[in-house]
Amino acid sequence: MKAYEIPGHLEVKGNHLTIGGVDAVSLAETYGTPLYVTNEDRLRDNYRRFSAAFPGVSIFFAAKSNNNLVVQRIFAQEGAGADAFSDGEIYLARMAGIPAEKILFTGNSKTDAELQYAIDSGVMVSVDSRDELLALSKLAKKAKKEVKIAFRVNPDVSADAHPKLATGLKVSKFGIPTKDIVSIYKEAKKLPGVNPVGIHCHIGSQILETAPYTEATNKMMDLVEQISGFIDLEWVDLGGGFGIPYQKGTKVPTPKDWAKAILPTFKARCKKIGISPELHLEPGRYMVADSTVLLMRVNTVKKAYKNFVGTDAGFNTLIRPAMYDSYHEAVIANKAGSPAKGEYTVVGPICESGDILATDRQLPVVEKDDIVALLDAGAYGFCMSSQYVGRPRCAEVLVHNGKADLIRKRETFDDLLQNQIMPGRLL
Ligand SMILES: Cc1ncc(COP(=O)(O)O)c(C=O)c1O
Ligand SMILES: N[C@@H](CCCC[NH3+])C(=O)O
Repeated sequence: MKAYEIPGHLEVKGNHLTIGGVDAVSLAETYGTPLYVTNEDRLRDNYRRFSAAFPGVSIFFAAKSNNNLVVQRIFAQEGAGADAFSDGEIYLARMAGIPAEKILFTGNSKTDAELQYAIDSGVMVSVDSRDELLALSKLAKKAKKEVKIAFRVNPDVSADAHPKLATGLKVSKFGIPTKDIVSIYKEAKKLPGVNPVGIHCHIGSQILETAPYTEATNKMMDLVEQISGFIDLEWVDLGGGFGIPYQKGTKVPTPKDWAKAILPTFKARCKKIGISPELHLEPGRYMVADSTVLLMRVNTVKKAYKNFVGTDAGFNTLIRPAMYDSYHEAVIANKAGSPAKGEYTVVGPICESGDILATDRQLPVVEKDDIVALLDAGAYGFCMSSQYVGRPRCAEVLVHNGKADLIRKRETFDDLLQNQIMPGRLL
């Protein structure tokens, strides 16, 4: 068995990679490439495994990690709420069937129009600054509504994440410093239109150790202790960030490990204070990353100073390697069981040297028209893709019970033109 195989999900059968029992090579032939393929059962398994480790905890799926309506629909069916970072994400989550009262709007630089949209939609808001608090209060008062709010705390916890993925450090743009928290809750308590019922933090993404969560829990509970005398706290939200093993063999905490790092501390501190707020968590990556492979076709194999495999997907389709030096396992889907025969660097069709998807990988002999699968592409994959270099965005497929459904159409040249306007004088 290959290190990346997950029984029932990703398997090698007859030298081909299969996902959810469906042959990846035949999917590439039927739907074309590049193609994101997601296994519904894996989404549900991930959700159930995570929530089983956190009994009684409310899961707010971080919608930014995968904006596909079908994916969010599946989580809605599993009982998830959503962490939405924009009005557009609130809209999508509502369209996927997630009830407004289970959506937390968490942006850090919200427009008044977005705040109005949140008020009209009836969602909760995680407030990131005093300016935002005042704007929200004014708008809610005018609309004769009361919005349930939390404040996003910057707990100053170092989470050993990639510098671009750490969000809870002093230098991070997110959240309110701990020293200002008590006074802002006091101020909010007096303002019309807002009802402070929660407290929120999120310390970073792709975190691979449990200790930062215990530290964040303690720091948040220190604040809870200080505000619980005058705030009727309904919930504490510790955010997401739970990492996954992109590099096979990397030791990664399990949901039970994460739970052990958070729950006993949370419960003990609540008991000591004499309160029983709910705990909320906002996993994104953990729920979706390993449910999805990105399939792409080899256009060229070039022996230069290195062996370059040129595919039809680049950082326009999956930006993570270019943006964060992220590792995604590369598998030749039509030779998945064959032994490695050489070292290859997989690159895309974009006019930039940074357009590299996988560097110096041991792979079977790679040839034109082979299908490369990049694994763990379900988080921050399609949703961060673009039309750079005049390439329409690709399609997405969902597999379930051995069958595939197209869940997002491949864009066409018309989509490149959509919304562009030629002034009459230039016609
Ligand atoms: C507020 C908030 N919550 C949750 C998440 C989800 O993070 P992850 O996908 O690492 O679980 C993010 C993204 O980092 C976020 O900004
Ligand atoms: N986009 C990042 C994660 C950012 C999380 C959002 N705060 C990634 O691909 O890993």
